[in-house]
Amino acid sequence: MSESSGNPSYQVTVLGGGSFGTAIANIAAMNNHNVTLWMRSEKQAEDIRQNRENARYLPGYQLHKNLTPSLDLKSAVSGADYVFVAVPSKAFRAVVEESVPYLADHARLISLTKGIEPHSFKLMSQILQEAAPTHEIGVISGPNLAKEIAENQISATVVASYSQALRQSIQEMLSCGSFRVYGNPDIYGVEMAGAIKNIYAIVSGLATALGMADNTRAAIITRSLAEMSRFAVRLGANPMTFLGLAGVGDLIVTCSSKLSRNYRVGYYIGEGLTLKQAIKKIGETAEGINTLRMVHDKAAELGIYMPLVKGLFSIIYEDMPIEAIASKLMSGDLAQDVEFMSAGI
Ligand SMILES: NC(=O)C1=CN([C@@H]2O[C@H](COP(=O)(O)OP(=O)(O)OC[C@H]3O[C@@H](n4cnc5c(N)ncnc54)[C@H](O)[C@@H]3O)[C@@H](O)[C@H]2O)C=CC1
Ligand SMILES: O=C(CO)COP(=O)(O)O
Repeated sequence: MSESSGNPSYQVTVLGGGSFGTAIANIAAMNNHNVTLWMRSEKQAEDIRQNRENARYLPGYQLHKNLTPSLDLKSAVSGADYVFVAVPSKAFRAVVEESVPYLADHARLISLTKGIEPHSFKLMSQILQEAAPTHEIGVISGPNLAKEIAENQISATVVASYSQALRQSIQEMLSCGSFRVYGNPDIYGVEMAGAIKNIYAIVSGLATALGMADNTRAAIITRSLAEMSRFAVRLGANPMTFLGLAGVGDLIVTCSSKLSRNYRVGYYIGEGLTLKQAIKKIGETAEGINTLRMVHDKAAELGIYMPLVKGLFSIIYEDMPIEAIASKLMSGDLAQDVEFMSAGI
């Protein structure tokens, strides 16, 4: 860490040169931190060096001069004060485990990834905890479409950690005129919200392609919130977290925006593409596809009522006709609006 004009300037490393990793790296760089963006693609790294642009994932956005691309994991991680991890969940553990031997003792680790590890059902912070138990860890999650952040559109996010010091330093490190960071100690709730909302973005995209009305959209988003909080609270999250940016905030943006890859997967399926065709057409990470399978199985195991998850699973993985699922959803048992009220929470 060095000090210039009163504000600390940190050595920041971001692992993963996709759209979100690049967008967050650029925010840190604009805020006067010394940022290394580790990526696998030599072509992309050269592109950033020569043209200050990540043409594969964020075409058309100028990257700050404080951001340096790197292909060498060891040199990227050694000496970093903060390491942000922004690779898809399926690669998360491997990348973290490869990095840990090079970490400085004081380095803090922050996940930017919104997914769940297959088979173990672990969240990314739990993987960080296992792989680097002596380091402070945190997660960032919220309504944060990468392209809008790169455009410097006003956005807000949440940093969650048990460590108040970590929360505060990330708030100070990343906040600027276009980006505002809020804190939350409920790391499990924040992270679970970010992972599960991707499922409902697929539902919403699908319904939009089928001509959903505005009333329908409001009903889907609100019932999605009820369903995802029911699930996460049962697994240990604080229900209040779902009222914040990482809960309802992220749900609104991903259920409404064509910039969301998960929403687009649903939209293309609604237009008649197969899942495989939809994924190919997007060509980027859409975590909700795997999360759907995992949450569906976990809900079945624990007996948690999740009609939207069950319906989407039947459409995508069991070839059930969409009309049959919609009619089933409309004829289920009549229920309470806000069930936490009757549960006394
Ligand atoms: N794009 C967005 O708007 C947001 C994305 N996120 C989350 O960030 C995470 C990363 O997503 P994006 O950056 O959007 O994905 P992306 O699809 O744009 O890029 C993924 C990046 O990870 C790299 N990668 C994949 N496997 C790797 C491996 N084994 N080793 C090293 N690098 C590997 C790819 O080369 C690529 O650079 C996801 O969990 C996503 O949900 C979170 C908030 C916003
Ligand atoms: O999480 C996101 C916005 O907050 C990005 O969503 P997608 O991964 O669906 O693009």
